[in-house]
Amino acid sequence: MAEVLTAAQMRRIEESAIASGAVTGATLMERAGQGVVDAILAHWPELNHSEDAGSGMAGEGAVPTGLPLRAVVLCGPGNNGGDGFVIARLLKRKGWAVEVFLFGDPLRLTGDAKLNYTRWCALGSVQSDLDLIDRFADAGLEADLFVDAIFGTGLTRALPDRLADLLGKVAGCRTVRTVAVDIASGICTDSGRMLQPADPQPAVSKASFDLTVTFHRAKRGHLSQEGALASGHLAIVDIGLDLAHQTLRRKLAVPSLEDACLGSISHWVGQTDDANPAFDVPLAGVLAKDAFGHKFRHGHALVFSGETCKTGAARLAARGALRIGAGLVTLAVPGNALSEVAAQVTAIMIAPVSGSGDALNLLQDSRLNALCIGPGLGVALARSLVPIALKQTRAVRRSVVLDADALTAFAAAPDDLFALLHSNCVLTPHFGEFTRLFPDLAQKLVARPTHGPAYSRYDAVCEAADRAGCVVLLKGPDTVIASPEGQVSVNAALFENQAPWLATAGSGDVLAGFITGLMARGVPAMRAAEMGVWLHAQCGRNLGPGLIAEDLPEELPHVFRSILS
Ligand SMILES: NC(=O)C1=CN([C@@H]2O[C@H](COP(=O)(O)OP(=O)(O)OC[C@H]3O[C@@H](n4cnc5c(N)ncnc54)[C@H](O)[C@@H]3O)[C@@H](O)[C@H]2O)[C@@H](O)CC1
Ligand SMILES: Nc1ncnc2c1ncn2[C@@H]1O[C@H](COP(=O)(O)OP(=O)(O)O)[C@@H](O)[C@H]1O
Ligand SMILES: [K+]
Repeated sequence: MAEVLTAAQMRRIEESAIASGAVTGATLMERAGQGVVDAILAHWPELNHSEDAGSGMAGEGAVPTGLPLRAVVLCGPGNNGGDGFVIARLLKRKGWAVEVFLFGDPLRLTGDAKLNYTRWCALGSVQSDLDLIDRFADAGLEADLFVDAIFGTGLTRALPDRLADLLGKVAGCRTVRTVAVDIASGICTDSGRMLQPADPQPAVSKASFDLTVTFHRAKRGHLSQEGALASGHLAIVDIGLDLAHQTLRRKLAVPSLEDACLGSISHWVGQTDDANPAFDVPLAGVLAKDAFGHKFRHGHALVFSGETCKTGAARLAARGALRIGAGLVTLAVPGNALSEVAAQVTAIMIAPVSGSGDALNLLQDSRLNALCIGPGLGVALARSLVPIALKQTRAVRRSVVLDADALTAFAAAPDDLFALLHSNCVLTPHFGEFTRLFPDLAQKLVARPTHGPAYSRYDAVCEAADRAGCVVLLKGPDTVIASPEGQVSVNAALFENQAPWLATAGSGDVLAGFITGLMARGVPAMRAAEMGVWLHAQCGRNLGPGLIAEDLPEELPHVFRSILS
């Protein structure tokens, strides 16, 4: 899975590359600017022509020839602004008409940003951001391209109101192509949260760019919260930091050097990069069944059903576990729901369970190697069943997925639940359930983010996993998964990967079943959670509008076929 960095990790890699003597900051800035220009031209091929290029409207795609293409570049006071000056120079060299604006005092620019400001000044003028704001008020923004190079990884506090307003207006101006350099200005690189003024007034505008071009690796903020929405299409360009990164990664293997190096690196589920395959337990290997295998070789999942009229969620989970490849799936069904469930299932088996004695007897069967507890179970039943199941399975560390009512049942005493958990358990809360188990962490997540790095979903889920002593998966368009060992990954179902059709009743139950089925197949908890989420989103994308939860398991064969072919 592709690595996802924090601002500090990115800075450390850059500093290490410069300190090694392999590259200078100025060269990195030049490569960054060139990378942005290349990515712009790759994203909008209609801009990819030279001096005789003409002006046109973004919405229409084609660019009439005759007039030069027009770019507006808004630079900030640091190195993100420095990248902006490089971009302005490179576009100008291609024959574009480029206007450059600066937020900040040119006399206070330093280092590579100052160098590139000076180089630009030999080619054109630099106006104040206030000039741009005035022009916007008078005539809107007539340009082919707007480049946001105000703030990048150095953002520590909210944008001044005038810039926030301006970016909101630019983003709303659908005739201009918009590109953010490194990350949309105003977004905290580590959390993806839009930093906000301490004073609640006025409201901060949310700018959404067409394209964000970042360097070396995606950052956490590109894949979570407002940052994921603001980024648009994310392009990652190579600026030659791989050697420095590899050297630091090697040092990461030495625990005593960990703090001095990169610390724990998060991952982007299902994405590859040079160093990492899509999944480190190969998905194709998990899905394949060997020619001589029999059903008991592929695990036996047990899903606990709720009482009559509440059995649908467990049936969805069971179907998900079966479709994802568990050899057998059994539903443990209360007596009053037996006929209801029996009328609905075929390949899934049924075990009558009326009371804790039955549950305990059933759990003696050591072939049942993965349990799913919670979907549609009812809080009262969950409160009695979860301790029985967890106490009985703790010694053997049997895999357990706890979802929905199995989480809500412990709202009054989360520590009672945490005391029963072990590293083969996975909790799959949505934000409401997360709030019930981890109210203090949820509170930090909803607090107004005024300073960077702001408290992030990554931080919250890592703390939760540490506290619970098991894998925690916080659901949402940006699903974050963390293990108690400190691994953290994100599945961003946003922009070209969006799957909003998953926001439908029962889709979370299917996800719990997917993860249970993968664990029955022997996939370790963290990997099962990552794969399950990714496959769930793939099914959602394939199905698109009209999706209902019942469709998700049935889509798996198509997703698998495309992976295995
Ligand atoms: N780290 C790297 O490897 C590279 C970084 N580059 C560029 O450098 C950028 C980072 O540069 P900097 O560290 O100079 O940071 P920025 O350019 O993002 O921010 C500049 C400075 O503005 C101040 N500031 C922060 N928030 C503010 C606010 N709301 N209002 C007013 N001032 C504020 C801070 O003191 C900050 O250091 C990256 O985003 C990227 O664009 C590239 O040139 C190439 C390589
Ligand atoms: N807008 C969205 N984009 C992508 N995935 C989403 C979106 N909204 C919800 N989901 C996913 O759909 C599932 C919903 O689960 P949950 O909230 O538990 O619903 P239910 O209890 O009805 O099953 C989760 O996996 C969540 O990540
Ligand atoms: K920016």
